[in-house]
Amino acid sequence: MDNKKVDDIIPVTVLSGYLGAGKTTILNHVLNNRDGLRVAVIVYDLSEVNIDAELVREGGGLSRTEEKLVEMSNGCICCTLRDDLLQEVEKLAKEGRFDYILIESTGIGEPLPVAQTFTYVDEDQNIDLSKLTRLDCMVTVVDAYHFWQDFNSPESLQQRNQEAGEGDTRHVVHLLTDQVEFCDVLIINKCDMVREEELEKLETALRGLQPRARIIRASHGNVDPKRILNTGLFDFDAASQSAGWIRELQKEHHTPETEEYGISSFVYTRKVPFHPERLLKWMAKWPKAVVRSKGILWLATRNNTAISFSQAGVSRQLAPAGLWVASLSEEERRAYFGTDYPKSPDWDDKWGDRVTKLVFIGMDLNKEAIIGSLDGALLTDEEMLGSWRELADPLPAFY
Ligand SMILES: Nc1nc2c(ncn2[C@@H]2O[C@H](COP(=O)(O)OP(=O)(O)OP(=O)(O)O)[C@@H](O)[C@H]2O)c(=O)[nH]1
Repeated sequence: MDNKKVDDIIPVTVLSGYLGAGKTTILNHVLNNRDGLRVAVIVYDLSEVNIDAELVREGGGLSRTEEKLVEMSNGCICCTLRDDLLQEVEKLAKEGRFDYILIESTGIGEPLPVAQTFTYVDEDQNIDLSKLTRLDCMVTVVDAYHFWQDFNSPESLQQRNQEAGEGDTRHVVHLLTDQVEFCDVLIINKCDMVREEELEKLETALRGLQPRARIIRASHGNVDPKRILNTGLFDFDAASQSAGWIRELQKEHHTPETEEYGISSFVYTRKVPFHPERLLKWMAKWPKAVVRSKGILWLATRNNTAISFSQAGVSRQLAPAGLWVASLSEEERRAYFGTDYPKSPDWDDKWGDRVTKLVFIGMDLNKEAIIGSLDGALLTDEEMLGSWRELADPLPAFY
Protein backbone atom coordinates (compact mmCIF):
# COMPACT_ATOMS: atom_id res chain seq x y z
CA MET A 1 0.00 0.00 0.00
CA ASP A 2 2.93 2.31 0.60
CA ASN A 3 3.54 2.82 -3.09
CA LYS A 4 -0.05 3.78 -3.83
CA LYS A 5 -0.21 6.54 -6.43
CA VAL A 6 -1.53 9.93 -5.43
CA ASP A 7 -4.33 9.41 -7.97
CA ASP A 8 -5.46 6.34 -6.05
CA ILE A 9 -5.99 8.25 -2.86
CA ILE A 10 -9.72 8.66 -2.41
CA PRO A 11 -11.11 11.97 -1.22
CA VAL A 12 -13.69 11.84 1.55
CA THR A 13 -16.42 14.28 2.56
CA VAL A 14 -18.21 13.93 5.90
CA LEU A 15 -21.67 15.38 6.51
CA SER A 16 -22.49 16.13 10.13
CA GLY A 17 -25.40 17.98 11.68
CA TYR A 18 -28.10 17.48 14.29
CA LEU A 19 -31.00 15.10 13.77
CA GLY A 20 -33.31 16.23 11.01
CA ALA A 21 -31.09 19.07 9.78
CA GLY A 22 -31.23 17.73 6.23
CA LYS A 23 -28.11 15.59 5.80
CA THR A 24 -29.85 12.80 3.89
CA THR A 25 -31.66 15.32 1.72
CA ILE A 26 -28.34 16.98 0.81
CA LEU A 27 -26.70 13.60 0.26
CA ASN A 28 -29.40 12.60 -2.18
CA HIS A 29 -29.21 15.92 -4.00
CA VAL A 30 -25.44 15.55 -4.38
CA LEU A 31 -25.76 11.95 -5.57
CA ASN A 32 -28.31 12.98 -8.17
CA ASN A 33 -25.96 15.65 -9.49
CA ARG A 34 -22.65 13.85 -9.19
CA ASP A 35 -21.63 14.11 -12.82
CA GLY A 36 -20.41 10.57 -13.35
CA LEU A 37 -18.36 10.48 -10.17
CA ARG A 38 -18.36 6.94 -8.73
CA VAL A 39 -19.37 7.55 -5.16
CA ALA A 40 -19.38 5.12 -2.25
CA VAL A 41 -21.75 6.22 0.49
CA ILE A 42 -21.50 5.36 4.15
CA VAL A 43 -24.58 6.17 6.18
CA TYR A 44 -24.74 5.50 9.84
CA ASP A 45 -27.05 6.23 12.64
CA LEU A 46 -27.80 4.64 15.96
CA SER A 47 -31.32 3.40 15.43
CA GLU A 48 -32.10 -0.25 14.90
CA VAL A 49 -33.29 0.36 11.38
CA ASN A 50 -31.08 2.63 9.39
CA ILE A 51 -33.72 4.96 8.04
CA ASP A 52 -31.17 7.18 6.35
CA ALA A 53 -29.91 4.23 4.34
CA GLU A 54 -33.47 3.54 3.20
CA LEU A 55 -33.88 7.13 2.12
CA VAL A 56 -30.61 7.16 0.20
CA ARG A 57 -31.53 3.89 -1.47
CA GLU A 58 -34.82 5.39 -2.60
CA GLY A 59 -33.72 8.91 -3.40
CA GLY A 60 -30.06 8.86 -4.30
CA GLY A 61 -30.26 6.84 -7.46
CA LEU A 62 -27.14 4.81 -6.78
CA SER A 63 -26.40 2.48 -9.63
CA ARG A 64 -25.98 -1.13 -8.62
CA THR A 65 -22.77 -1.92 -10.35
CA GLU A 66 -20.83 1.24 -9.85
CA GLU A 67 -21.83 2.47 -6.47
CA LYS A 68 -22.21 1.14 -3.04
CA LEU A 69 -24.17 2.00 0.04
CA VAL A 70 -22.77 0.83 3.34
CA GLU A 71 -25.10 0.90 6.32
CA MET A 72 -23.72 1.16 9.79
CA SER A 73 -25.87 1.18 12.85
CA ASN A 74 -26.36 0.18 16.41
CA GLY A 75 -22.98 0.75 17.93
CA CYS A 76 -21.53 2.90 20.61
CA ILE A 77 -20.60 6.13 18.97
CA CYS A 78 -17.10 6.37 20.36
CA CYS A 79 -15.76 2.85 19.90
CA THR A 80 -17.70 0.37 17.79
CA LEU A 81 -18.73 2.86 15.14
CA ARG A 82 -15.24 4.25 14.88
CA ASP A 83 -13.72 0.79 14.43
CA ASP A 84 -16.40 -0.09 11.91
CA LEU A 85 -15.83 3.15 10.06
CA LEU A 86 -12.10 2.49 9.81
CA GLN A 87 -12.67 -0.98 8.43
CA GLU A 88 -15.35 0.10 5.98
CA VAL A 89 -13.35 2.99 4.59
CA GLU A 90 -10.27 0.81 4.24
CA LYS A 91 -12.29 -1.84 2.42
CA LEU A 92 -13.90 0.68 0.05
CA ALA A 93 -10.60 2.39 -0.66
CA LYS A 94 -8.86 -0.91 -1.44
CA GLU A 95 -11.63 -2.02 -3.78
CA GLY A 96 -10.40 0.69 -6.11
CA ARG A 97 -13.82 1.07 -7.77
CA PHE A 98 -14.69 4.46 -6.37
CA ASP A 99 -13.69 8.04 -7.02
CA TYR A 100 -15.14 9.40 -3.83
CA ILE A 101 -16.40 8.42 -0.38
CA LEU A 102 -19.28 10.37 1.10
CA ILE A 103 -20.13 9.77 4.75
CA GLU A 104 -23.31 10.82 6.49
CA SER A 105 -22.55 10.92 10.17
CA THR A 106 -25.09 10.25 12.87
CA GLY A 107 -27.06 13.30 13.97
CA ILE A 108 -25.83 12.94 17.54
CA GLY A 109 -22.20 12.59 16.55
CA GLU A 110 -19.41 15.09 16.98
CA PRO A 111 -17.33 15.66 13.86
CA LEU A 112 -13.91 15.79 15.51
CA PRO A 113 -13.54 12.06 16.30
CA VAL A 114 -14.70 11.20 12.78
CA ALA A 115 -12.04 13.51 11.31
CA GLN A 116 -9.42 12.00 13.63
CA THR A 117 -10.19 8.57 12.22
CA PHE A 118 -8.63 9.75 8.95
CA THR A 119 -5.56 11.34 10.40
CA TYR A 120 -3.97 8.78 12.69
CA VAL A 121 -2.73 5.22 12.42
CA ASP A 122 -4.98 2.83 14.30
CA GLU A 123 -2.45 0.59 16.03
CA ASP A 124 -5.00 -2.00 17.18
CA GLN A 125 -6.29 -2.69 13.71
CA ASN A 126 -3.12 -1.66 11.91
CA ILE A 127 -5.04 0.64 9.58
CA ASP A 128 -3.60 3.91 8.32
CA LEU A 129 -6.33 5.67 6.38
CA SER A 130 -4.05 8.57 5.50
CA LYS A 131 -2.29 6.27 3.02
CA LEU A 132 -5.55 5.38 1.26
CA THR A 133 -7.77 8.40 1.65
CA ARG A 134 -7.67 12.16 1.91
CA LEU A 135 -10.20 13.91 4.09
CA ASP A 136 -11.36 16.64 1.74
CA CYS A 137 -14.14 18.46 3.53
CA MET A 138 -15.96 18.39 6.84
CA VAL A 139 -19.48 19.71 6.32
CA THR A 140 -21.91 20.65 9.07
CA VAL A 141 -25.57 21.06 8.22
CA VAL A 142 -27.65 23.42 10.33
CA ASP A 143 -31.44 23.53 10.35
CA ALA A 144 -32.34 27.20 9.86
CA TYR A 145 -35.84 26.69 11.19
CA HIS A 146 -35.01 24.80 14.40
CA PHE A 147 -31.57 26.19 15.20
CA TRP A 148 -32.50 28.76 17.83
CA GLN A 149 -35.08 26.51 19.42
CA ASP A 150 -32.44 23.79 19.87
CA PHE A 151 -29.67 26.22 20.75
CA ASN A 152 -31.79 27.81 23.47
CA SER A 153 -33.15 24.54 24.77
CA PRO A 154 -32.02 23.41 28.23
CA GLU A 155 -32.65 19.78 27.28
CA SER A 156 -30.12 16.99 27.27
CA LEU A 157 -30.07 14.32 24.54
CA GLN A 158 -31.34 11.92 27.18
CA GLN A 159 -34.40 14.07 27.81
CA ARG A 160 -35.15 13.80 24.11
CA ASN A 161 -34.44 10.06 24.05
CA GLN A 162 -31.60 10.72 21.65
CA GLU A 163 -28.62 9.72 23.77
CA ALA A 164 -25.87 7.54 22.31
CA GLY A 165 -26.00 5.16 25.24
CA GLU A 166 -25.91 5.01 29.02
CA GLY A 167 -23.83 7.78 30.50
CA ASP A 168 -24.32 10.13 27.55
CA THR A 169 -25.04 13.33 29.45
CA ARG A 170 -24.52 15.78 26.58
CA HIS A 171 -26.86 18.70 26.11
CA VAL A 172 -28.38 19.42 22.73
CA VAL A 173 -26.86 22.89 22.59
CA HIS A 174 -23.34 21.63 23.28
CA LEU A 175 -23.66 19.03 20.54
CA LEU A 176 -24.85 21.72 18.10
CA THR A 177 -21.95 23.94 19.14
CA ASP A 178 -19.37 21.17 18.70
CA GLN A 179 -20.73 20.46 15.23
CA VAL A 180 -20.63 24.11 14.18
CA GLU A 181 -17.21 24.76 15.70
CA PHE A 182 -15.48 21.97 13.78
CA CYS A 183 -16.09 22.18 10.03
CA ASP A 184 -14.86 23.57 6.72
CA VAL A 185 -18.27 24.21 5.22
CA LEU A 186 -21.42 25.17 7.06
CA ILE A 187 -24.67 24.59 5.21
CA ILE A 188 -27.66 26.52 6.49
CA ASN A 189 -30.46 24.31 5.21
CA LYS A 190 -34.24 24.80 5.24
CA CYS A 191 -33.83 28.43 4.21
CA ASP A 192 -37.24 28.17 2.55
CA MET A 193 -38.78 28.06 6.04
CA VAL A 194 -37.19 31.23 7.41
CA ARG A 195 -37.50 34.94 6.58
CA GLU A 196 -34.48 36.75 5.12
CA GLU A 197 -33.85 38.88 8.20
CA GLU A 198 -33.90 35.80 10.41
CA LEU A 199 -31.45 34.12 8.09
CA GLU A 200 -29.13 37.09 8.31
CA LYS A 201 -29.26 36.96 12.09
CA LEU A 202 -28.55 33.23 12.08
CA GLU A 203 -25.70 33.59 9.61
CA THR A 204 -24.18 36.33 11.74
CA ALA A 205 -24.33 34.21 14.88
CA LEU A 206 -22.86 31.20 13.09
CA ARG A 207 -20.04 33.41 11.82
CA GLY A 208 -19.27 34.30 15.41
CA LEU A 209 -19.14 30.66 16.45
CA GLN A 210 -17.25 29.59 13.33
CA PRO A 211 -15.35 32.35 11.53
CA ARG A 212 -13.34 30.10 9.20
CA ALA A 213 -15.92 27.93 7.44
CA ARG A 214 -17.52 28.74 4.12
CA ILE A 215 -21.21 29.31 4.69
CA ILE A 216 -23.72 28.09 2.11
CA ARG A 217 -27.46 28.65 2.22
CA ALA A 218 -29.65 25.82 0.93
CA SER A 219 -33.28 24.85 0.60
CA HIS A 220 -34.29 21.20 0.26
CA GLY A 221 -30.62 20.29 0.17
CA ASN A 222 -29.92 22.02 -3.14
CA VAL A 223 -26.18 22.35 -2.71
CA ASP A 224 -23.85 22.43 -5.71
CA PRO A 225 -21.73 19.24 -5.29
CA LYS A 226 -18.61 21.21 -6.23
CA ARG A 227 -18.92 23.14 -3.00
CA ILE A 228 -18.53 20.06 -0.83
CA LEU A 229 -16.71 17.52 -3.03
CA ASN A 230 -13.04 17.83 -4.04
CA THR A 231 -12.75 21.19 -2.31
CA GLY A 232 -9.29 20.64 -0.80
CA LEU A 233 -10.51 22.58 2.22
CA PHE A 234 -9.82 20.19 5.09
CA ASP A 235 -6.88 20.91 7.33
CA PHE A 236 -6.97 19.22 10.72
CA ASP A 237 -5.03 21.86 12.61
CA ALA A 238 -6.96 24.73 11.05
CA ALA A 239 -10.29 23.03 11.74
CA SER A 240 -9.34 22.30 15.35
CA GLN A 241 -8.44 25.93 15.88
CA SER A 242 -11.34 27.41 13.96
CA ALA A 243 -13.90 27.93 16.71
CA GLY A 244 -14.69 31.60 17.23
CA TRP A 245 -13.65 31.52 20.89
CA ILE A 246 -10.25 29.97 20.13
CA ARG A 247 -9.56 32.53 17.43
CA GLU A 248 -10.51 35.33 19.77
CA LEU A 249 -8.10 34.05 22.42
CA GLN A 250 -5.31 33.74 19.87
CA LYS A 251 -5.63 37.22 18.54
CA GLU A 252 -6.18 38.74 21.93
CA HIS A 253 -2.87 40.53 21.93
CA HIS A 254 -3.33 42.06 18.47
CA THR A 255 -6.93 43.20 18.41
CA PRO A 256 -8.62 43.01 21.79
CA GLU A 257 -12.07 43.41 20.32
CA THR A 258 -13.31 42.36 16.93
CA GLU A 259 -16.45 43.25 15.13
CA GLU A 260 -17.02 41.20 12.04
CA TYR A 261 -20.27 40.52 10.25
CA GLY A 262 -22.13 42.39 12.98
CA ILE A 263 -21.06 39.99 15.70
CA SER A 264 -18.53 40.98 18.29
CA SER A 265 -16.33 39.21 20.75
CA PHE A 266 -13.88 40.09 23.47
CA VAL A 267 -11.73 38.45 26.10
CA TYR A 268 -12.21 39.20 29.80
CA THR A 269 -8.90 38.69 31.65
CA ARG A 270 -8.38 39.24 35.39
CA LYS A 271 -5.70 38.26 37.87
CA VAL A 272 -8.12 38.54 40.83
CA PRO A 273 -10.23 35.54 41.93
CA PHE A 274 -14.03 35.42 41.80
CA HIS A 275 -16.26 35.31 44.82
CA PRO A 276 -18.15 32.05 44.02
CA GLU A 277 -21.55 33.14 45.30
CA ARG A 278 -21.44 36.47 43.49
CA LEU A 279 -20.23 34.76 40.32
CA LEU A 280 -23.12 32.28 40.38
CA LYS A 281 -25.55 35.14 40.92
CA TRP A 282 -24.04 36.88 37.93
CA MET A 283 -24.42 33.74 35.84
CA ALA A 284 -28.05 33.37 36.87
CA LYS A 285 -28.78 36.73 35.21
CA TRP A 286 -27.00 35.75 32.03
CA PRO A 287 -26.74 38.57 29.46
CA LYS A 288 -28.97 37.42 26.59
CA ALA A 289 -26.76 38.93 23.89
CA VAL A 290 -24.00 36.42 24.66
CA VAL A 291 -24.33 33.44 22.34
CA ARG A 292 -21.19 31.59 23.33
CA SER A 293 -18.56 31.96 25.98
CA LYS A 294 -15.76 29.77 27.10
CA GLY A 295 -12.62 29.90 29.15
CA ILE A 296 -10.98 29.34 32.46
CA LEU A 297 -11.87 30.70 35.91
CA TRP A 298 -10.04 31.40 39.14
CA LEU A 299 -12.33 30.92 42.15
CA ALA A 300 -11.17 32.12 45.56
CA THR A 301 -12.54 29.09 47.43
CA ARG A 302 -10.87 26.61 45.05
CA ASN A 303 -7.53 28.28 44.94
CA ASN A 304 -5.66 25.18 43.73
CA THR A 305 -7.95 24.18 40.90
CA ALA A 306 -8.49 25.89 37.57
CA ILE A 307 -12.19 25.78 36.64
CA SER A 308 -13.22 25.50 33.01
CA PHE A 309 -16.34 27.30 31.91
CA SER A 310 -18.38 26.68 28.78
CA GLN A 311 -21.65 28.36 27.85
CA ALA A 312 -23.70 27.94 24.72
CA GLY A 313 -27.28 29.14 24.59
CA VAL A 314 -28.89 28.55 27.97
CA SER A 315 -26.46 25.84 28.97
CA ARG A 316 -23.61 26.69 31.30
CA GLN A 317 -21.05 24.19 32.51
CA LEU A 318 -18.38 24.53 35.15
CA ALA A 319 -15.87 21.73 35.64
CA PRO A 320 -12.47 21.22 37.22
CA ALA A 321 -9.74 21.65 34.63
CA GLY A 322 -6.64 20.62 36.54
CA LEU A 323 -4.38 22.21 39.12
CA TRP A 324 -2.77 25.60 38.76
CA VAL A 325 0.97 25.07 38.40
CA ALA A 326 1.41 27.67 41.14
CA SER A 327 -0.47 25.44 43.61
CA LEU A 328 2.20 22.73 43.36
CA SER A 329 5.29 22.62 45.55
CA GLU A 330 8.71 22.91 43.90
CA GLU A 331 9.11 19.17 44.36
CA GLU A 332 5.79 18.39 42.72
CA ARG A 333 6.55 20.70 39.82
CA ARG A 334 9.85 18.96 39.21
CA ALA A 335 8.13 15.57 39.42
CA TYR A 336 5.49 16.60 36.86
CA PHE A 337 7.46 18.78 34.50
CA GLY A 338 11.18 18.38 35.23
CA THR A 339 13.06 21.57 35.91
CA ASP A 340 11.38 23.41 33.08
CA TYR A 341 7.78 23.73 34.26
CA PRO A 342 5.42 25.72 32.04
CA LYS A 343 5.00 29.38 32.89
CA SER A 344 1.97 30.83 31.20
CA PRO A 345 2.12 34.35 29.74
CA ASP A 346 -0.13 35.34 32.65
CA TRP A 347 2.41 34.21 35.24
CA ASP A 348 3.22 36.63 38.06
CA ASP A 349 5.37 36.16 41.12
CA LYS A 350 2.51 36.34 43.60
CA TRP A 351 -0.25 34.25 42.03
CA GLY A 352 1.64 32.28 39.39
CA ASP A 353 -0.59 31.11 36.52
CA ARG A 354 -3.89 31.73 38.32
CA VAL A 355 -6.05 33.79 36.01
CA THR A 356 -9.56 34.24 34.70
CA LYS A 357 -9.75 34.34 30.93
CA LEU A 358 -13.16 34.23 29.31
CA VAL A 359 -14.11 34.78 25.69
CA PHE A 360 -17.53 36.27 25.04
CA ILE A 361 -19.17 36.10 21.62
CA GLY A 362 -22.50 37.72 20.93
CA MET A 363 -24.63 40.13 19.00
CA ASP A 364 -25.02 43.71 20.16
CA LEU A 365 -22.87 42.96 23.18
CA ASN A 366 -22.73 45.63 25.83
CA LYS A 367 -19.10 44.99 26.61
CA GLU A 368 -18.77 47.65 29.30
CA ALA A 369 -21.84 46.42 31.19
CA ILE A 370 -20.63 42.81 31.07
CA ILE A 371 -17.15 43.75 32.26
CA GLY A 372 -18.49 46.07 34.96
CA SER A 373 -20.90 43.51 36.37
CA LEU A 374 -18.35 40.69 36.21
CA ASP A 375 -15.83 42.88 38.04
CA GLY A 376 -18.44 43.18 40.77
CA ALA A 377 -18.14 39.40 41.31
CA LEU A 378 -14.37 39.56 41.90
CA LEU A 379 -13.01 39.70 45.44
CA THR A 380 -12.86 43.23 46.79
CA ASP A 381 -9.55 44.62 48.13
CA GLU A 382 -10.82 43.91 51.63
CA GLU A 383 -11.85 40.33 50.80
CA MET A 384 -8.46 39.76 49.21
CA LEU A 385 -6.92 40.29 52.67
CA GLY A 386 -9.45 38.08 54.52
CA SER A 387 -9.85 34.30 54.70
CA TRP A 388 -10.96 33.06 51.27
CA ARG A 389 -11.99 29.63 52.58
CA GLU A 390 -14.78 31.18 54.61
CA LEU A 391 -16.50 32.80 51.65
CA ALA A 392 -19.92 31.42 50.73
CA ASP A 393 -19.53 28.82 47.98
CA PRO A 394 -22.69 27.11 46.70
CA LEU A 395 -20.84 24.99 44.12
CA PRO A 396 -20.69 21.23 44.68
CA ALA A 397 -17.64 19.91 46.55
CA PHE A 398 -16.05 18.16 43.60
CA TYR A 399 -15.18 21.42 41.81
N1 LIG B 1 -38.93 22.63 4.21
C1 LIG B 1 -37.79 21.96 4.13
N2 LIG B 1 -37.73 20.66 4.56
C2 LIG B 1 -36.55 20.01 4.46
C3 LIG B 1 -35.40 20.62 3.92
N3 LIG B 1 -34.38 19.72 3.96
C4 LIG B 1 -34.88 18.60 4.50
N4 LIG B 1 -36.20 18.76 4.81
C5 LIG B 1 -37.07 17.77 5.47
O1 LIG B 1 -36.59 17.64 6.82
C6 LIG B 1 -36.73 16.28 7.25
C7 LIG B 1 -35.36 15.78 7.73
O2 LIG B 1 -34.46 15.74 6.63
P1 LIG B 1 -33.31 14.66 6.51
O3 LIG B 1 -32.57 14.91 5.25
O4 LIG B 1 -33.84 13.28 6.72
O5 LIG B 1 -32.43 15.06 7.76
P2 LIG B 1 -31.20 14.29 8.39
O6 LIG B 1 -30.26 15.32 8.86
O7 LIG B 1 -30.66 13.28 7.45
O8 LIG B 1 -31.88 13.59 9.63
P3 LIG B 1 -31.29 12.42 10.60
O9 LIG B 1 -30.85 11.32 9.73
O10 LIG B 1 -32.45 12.08 11.47
O11 LIG B 1 -30.19 13.01 11.38
C8 LIG B 1 -37.26 15.52 6.05
O12 LIG B 1 -38.65 15.42 6.24
C9 LIG B 1 -36.93 16.40 4.87
O13 LIG B 1 -37.83 16.23 3.80
C10 LIG B 1 -35.49 21.99 3.48
O14 LIG B 1 -34.52 22.63 3.05
N5 LIG B 1 -36.71 22.60 3.62
